[in-house]
Amino acid sequence: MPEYYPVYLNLAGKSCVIVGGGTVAQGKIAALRDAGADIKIISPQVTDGIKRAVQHGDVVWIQREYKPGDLGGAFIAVAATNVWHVNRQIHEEAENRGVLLNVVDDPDQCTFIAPSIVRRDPITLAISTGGASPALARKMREVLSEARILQWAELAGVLSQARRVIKEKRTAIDPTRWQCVITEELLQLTHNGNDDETVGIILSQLEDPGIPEMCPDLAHCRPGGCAKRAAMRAAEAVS
Ligand SMILES: C[C@@]1(CC(=O)O)C2=NC(=C\c3[nH]c(c(CCC(=O)O)c3CC(=O)O)Cc3[nH]c(c(CC(=O)O)c3CCC(=O)O)/C=C3\N/C(=C\2)[C@@H](CCC(=O)O)[C@]3(C)CC(=O)O)/[C@H]1CCC(=O)O
Ligand SMILES: NC(=O)c1ccc[n+]([C@@H]2O[C@H](COP(=O)([O-])OP(=O)(O)OC[C@H]3O[C@@H](n4cnc5c(N)ncnc54)[C@H](O)[C@@H]3O)[C@@H](O)[C@H]2O)c1
Repeated sequence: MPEYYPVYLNLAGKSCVIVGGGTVAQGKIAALRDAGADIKIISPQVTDGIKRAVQHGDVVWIQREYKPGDLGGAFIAVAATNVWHVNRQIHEEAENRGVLLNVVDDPDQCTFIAPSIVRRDPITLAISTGGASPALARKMREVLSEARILQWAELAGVLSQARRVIKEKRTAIDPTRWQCVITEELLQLTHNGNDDETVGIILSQLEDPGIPEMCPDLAHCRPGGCAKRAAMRAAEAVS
């Protein structure tokens, strides 16, 4: 099994060709559509779900069998027929054209595999078993979708705002300092306070060298060295 390199692709406006129109092809549509891909399905027959996606304007259906040349202009493609030698032909064309390819019945022929996805905007968790057990990837998605850890996503907005201010001011912040600030207390604050107030608190905690429980000054705020973080780790070890 290869060691895969996980990435998040920007597919907005990019051409995506799906060959085959069965239930597996249908299952691939939502994530590609949500990423803004321009999806074309080539298949003699398609499921009712794909027909609905065609009616909604999410995909274009070309009703015929695959022929070499169909990946012309594609950035990304999925071989989802149930015919091994057709998927193999698509793989060869993708290799020749340098098109990113997912072959649904043969991980060895894939340049990428699709993960199970948990979303809590703007956070996306992607789970892969490296092809060992897609059923396990689904199970973990279902468990993580209900998990408390997703609450941290609520902090993304205020942290992004604070980060923009820090970038504009060109202030140097030790990465560890961010970890000191991203706490359960801050999470509570996002529930109770307003965003501007919370951003203000984040900025003062990041920049104020006088906060006693934190490092005495930014020069002393070094990865793994923050007093507050060390105390948090100790508390976690006890609980
Ligand atoms: C995550 C997910 C995303 C998606 O499909 O977009 C996905 N498969 C999902 C479900 C699923 N697929 C299968 C089952 C039945 C139980 C089982 O086999 O475990 C279930 C479970 C179910 O449906 O409940 C059967 C299956 N899958 C592959 C083969 C071929 C082979 O292994 O040789 C066969 C045998 C076909 C046969 O025998 O006929 C291959 C792949 N499936 C992958 C992804 C890639 C590896 C992901 C990874 O593990 O890292 C990879 C390599 C290529 C790819 O498709 O990208 C999606 C979960 C969606 C969700 O979250 O609910
Ligand atoms: N990756 C996964 O998660 C996963 C899960 C289950 C099954 N699979 C595998 O995926 C494959 C597809 O499964 P399915 O359930 O969607 O099959 P399916 O039989 O429902 O659909 C196959 C589709 O391919 C089309 N097709 C056949 N020959 C074609 C050609 N020459 N050109 C274009 N289209 C053609 C058919 O018209 C049909 O729409 C199977 O090999 C299956 O073993 C993969």
